[in-house]
Amino acid sequence: MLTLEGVTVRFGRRTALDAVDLEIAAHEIVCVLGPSGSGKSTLLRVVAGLQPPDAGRVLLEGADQVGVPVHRRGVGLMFQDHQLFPQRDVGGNVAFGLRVRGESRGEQRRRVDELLDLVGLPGAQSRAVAALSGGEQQRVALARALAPRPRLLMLDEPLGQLDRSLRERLVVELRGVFGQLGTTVLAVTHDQGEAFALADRVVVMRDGRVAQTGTPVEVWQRPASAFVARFLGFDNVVAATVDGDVADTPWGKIPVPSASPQGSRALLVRPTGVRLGAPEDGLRCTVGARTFRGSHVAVLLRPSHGPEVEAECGLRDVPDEGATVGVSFIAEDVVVLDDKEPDATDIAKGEAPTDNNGAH
Ligand SMILES: Nc1ncnc2c1ncn2[C@@H]1O[C@H](COP(=O)(O)OP(=O)(O)OP(=O)(O)O)[C@@H](O)[C@H]1O
Repeated sequence: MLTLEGVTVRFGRRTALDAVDLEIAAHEIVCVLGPSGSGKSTLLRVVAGLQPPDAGRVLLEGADQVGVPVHRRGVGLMFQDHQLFPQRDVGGNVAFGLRVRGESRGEQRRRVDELLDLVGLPGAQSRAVAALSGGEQQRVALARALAPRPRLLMLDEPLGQLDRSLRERLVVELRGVFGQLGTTVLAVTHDQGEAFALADRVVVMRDGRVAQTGTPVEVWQRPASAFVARFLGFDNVVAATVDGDVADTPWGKIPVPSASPQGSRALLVRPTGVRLGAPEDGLRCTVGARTFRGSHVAVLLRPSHGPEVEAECGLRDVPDEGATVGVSFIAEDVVVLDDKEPDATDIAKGEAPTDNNGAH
């Protein structure tokens, strides 16, 4: 449905998109994730026609979009600050694209009713936009973007302004709405939780390139690189030497799944694979900070040698801060990454250097 072939965008010496190839099938929901400055918004702007590429092609249903202006691309846009028209009521906002297209008043009314039902705001036509909550405004913005039946809907941080619990609810609703309409969606978000909940497929960007693409489960279970692992919030990434089913790490020898890549590699241990036992069993660690995460507690462990280890503990199994424990590792939660090194860039947990051409 949408194809990007070698799309490159430069701003002076800075390369915002570097030969990006991407394919999106009809009805697919794709979320682009990545640290600040990795090129996510530029990618959307190129597809929308707001930013011409310096090289490469954008094709919609096989047709090259070079020279095709925004309003002729048949794409819907819903951007971060959803910019509803404050002087128009809800109905006027939703009908906007239909009016521009010259649809009859009857058709506009019918479509507005239908969309407000769909986004869970039936009967809100004459309400003032300023009197709506943030979540309601977001729904109106979505209804407005969907009204002209775009062949591709693009969302830039669609739920960025809202608080977490509302976002979590809306993301489920959005997926439902898109599924019902069969909309093809290309969304950009900082928030991995949002991307993983919304997407059929995620695309992780780094410095204007695609670092990994796959279903949320694929990317979560098997990050392609130390960068992706760290971006997903995994901190237990170390250098290792893998020989058969064992890896030599700064924490000592730990088991790895069979058929893992061999030799010098970066290695990820998911916090669920860190098991706590008696001090004499395994790597001796002192219990550091404990962070309550709802369904579990993240426990930071300081080993006698090697970097800190994060463990995930059940709510009833949390050791006291300052206690001494013995740590062992479960092979199924160890991922030997393709990288030779654990990647020493300062990109951790979504924070990136802003200058992607700078030394880092
Ligand atoms: N109009 C512009 N002029 C100059 N540089 C730009 C322009 N737009 C983007 N850039 C640069 O291009 C790179 C990619 O920017 P982009 O906005 O696409 O990143 P992003 O991943 O969407 O970031 P964020 O998550 O912070 O919105 C950045 O280094 C940015 O500074």
